[in-house]
Amino acid sequence: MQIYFRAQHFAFRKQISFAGSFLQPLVQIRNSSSDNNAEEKPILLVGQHDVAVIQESEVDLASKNDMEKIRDQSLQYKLRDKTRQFIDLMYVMVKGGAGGDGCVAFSREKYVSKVPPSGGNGGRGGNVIFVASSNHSSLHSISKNITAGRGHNGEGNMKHGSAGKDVIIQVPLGTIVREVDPLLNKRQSKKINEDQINDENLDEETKLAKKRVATWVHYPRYNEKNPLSSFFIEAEKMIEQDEGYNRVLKAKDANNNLFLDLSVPNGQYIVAHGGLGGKGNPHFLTNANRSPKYATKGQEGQVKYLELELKAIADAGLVGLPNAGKSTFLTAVSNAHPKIAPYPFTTLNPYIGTVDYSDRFQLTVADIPGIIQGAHKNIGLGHSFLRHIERSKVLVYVVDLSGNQPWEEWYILQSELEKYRPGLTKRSSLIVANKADITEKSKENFPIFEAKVKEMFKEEIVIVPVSAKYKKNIVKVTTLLRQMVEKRELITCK
Ligand SMILES: Nc1nc2c(ncn2[C@@H]2O[C@H](COP(=O)(O)OP(=O)(O)OP(=O)(O)O)[C@@H](O)[C@H]2O)c(=O)[nH]1
Ligand SMILES: [Mg+2]
Repeated sequence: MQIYFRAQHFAFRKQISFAGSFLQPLVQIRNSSSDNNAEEKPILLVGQHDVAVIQESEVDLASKNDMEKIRDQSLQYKLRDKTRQFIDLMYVMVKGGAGGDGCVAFSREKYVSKVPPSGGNGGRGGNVIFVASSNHSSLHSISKNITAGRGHNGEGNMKHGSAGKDVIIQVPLGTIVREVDPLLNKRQSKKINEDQINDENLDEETKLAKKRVATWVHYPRYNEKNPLSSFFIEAEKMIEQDEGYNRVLKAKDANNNLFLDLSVPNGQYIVAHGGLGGKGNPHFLTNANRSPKYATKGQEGQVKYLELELKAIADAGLVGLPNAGKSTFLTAVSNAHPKIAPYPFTTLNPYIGTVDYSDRFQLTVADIPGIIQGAHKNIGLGHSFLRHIERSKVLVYVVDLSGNQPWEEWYILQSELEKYRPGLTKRSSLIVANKADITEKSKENFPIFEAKVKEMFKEEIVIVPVSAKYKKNIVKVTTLLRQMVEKRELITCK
């Protein structure tokens, strides 16, 4: 079947013939079309779902260039780095759901003049819960404003409102959550909040009026009557006592800023509690007052401003200058496939690979973008991604042995690490002298480098010549890594 149509979306507007079904294998198309007519070499455009074959004989030179461009763009789109949305630091506002309001109602019965109050309580607001997830490696999917569901209002016939929906957010394992001060330009809630009530410029009467509006639900047409009754004043005192207890809890909460380290897989933490539901009018039933015509509103949920900082948890972290071969090394030792290319700053986001041993032991290795001299002054890509190796038990310096003075590279790395976090270089370390297959320079450099390392650190730091590209001497490094990680585990267990 051949369908002809004018391709409106191509700049060069050509007639395109679709060969057979949309999902016909490429090879088949190539073979059949080249068999039929040797001069008509098909050009393949690989889109999202379809394969279009354009007869080359119809294409002039100018449009050929256009087509090349489009094909490039199409492939670029497909091959675009999926991890481009990587985010490791962000600020979010989390808000627990407000509680539902209590209800003022009376159960009606035929021939009964005095009916009991039957308003249900409001449901509590939902909580915002963070779950540490090992399936997520970036914060980009987390929204900036997270609000849990509101509790439902109580209803007549003693129907209590249901609780608001909890919002469960999957946060990457290794994220540190810190409570921060609210942003200055935050939008004010339309509801009357405590600050507005306790405003010093207001006189006592206005404060009281505002507070009443924020707290009470009245029976229809009783808004003005209720505050005049002595029963209402008593009910107000009752609520005041309850609030006193809440206030102590709130003050305690305000002094203890939230700090969480989500380092346990599937660990769950409530970061913002929902507000309590309001009380229905049966709550205010007393011996003297048999028909209270008021109930309370639900409380607002907690509002917190949080900083989320993702610090990847890996057993070993690779540090090196751009182009030293960190990604190649990670590919050689683990199951990861980071991008490798002969230009600096190929790696833009951290990658974590898992090294598998024959006895099923596993350890994780983190590859981060290259750092250069002055990274602490934000030169190059800066040094903020050092946060991803900050938690590693072992530091692996990857140095290009075929360079002019590889030890200089190592000095730079050490000084940048120290500037990022003093004492970081004291961590157990290993030097991978990479590109040892480029023999002329490497043979010359290695003994000098080794001597310099020994001079500075005696036996503490081992230097291993390696060719990551040709996978030479890799087993020695992985064995050493395992020993160091296991030893380190013992130290931390004490
Ligand atoms: N000859 C040789 N070339 C290597 C070796 N290891 C890496 N290379 C080459 O060095 C270049 C850079 O390698 P990458 O692994 O991308 O380097 P990187 O340190 O990850 O670089 P950035 O991500 O930019 O920081 C690539 O062209 C690799 O093929 C090696 O052992 N021998
Ligand atoms: Mg890289």
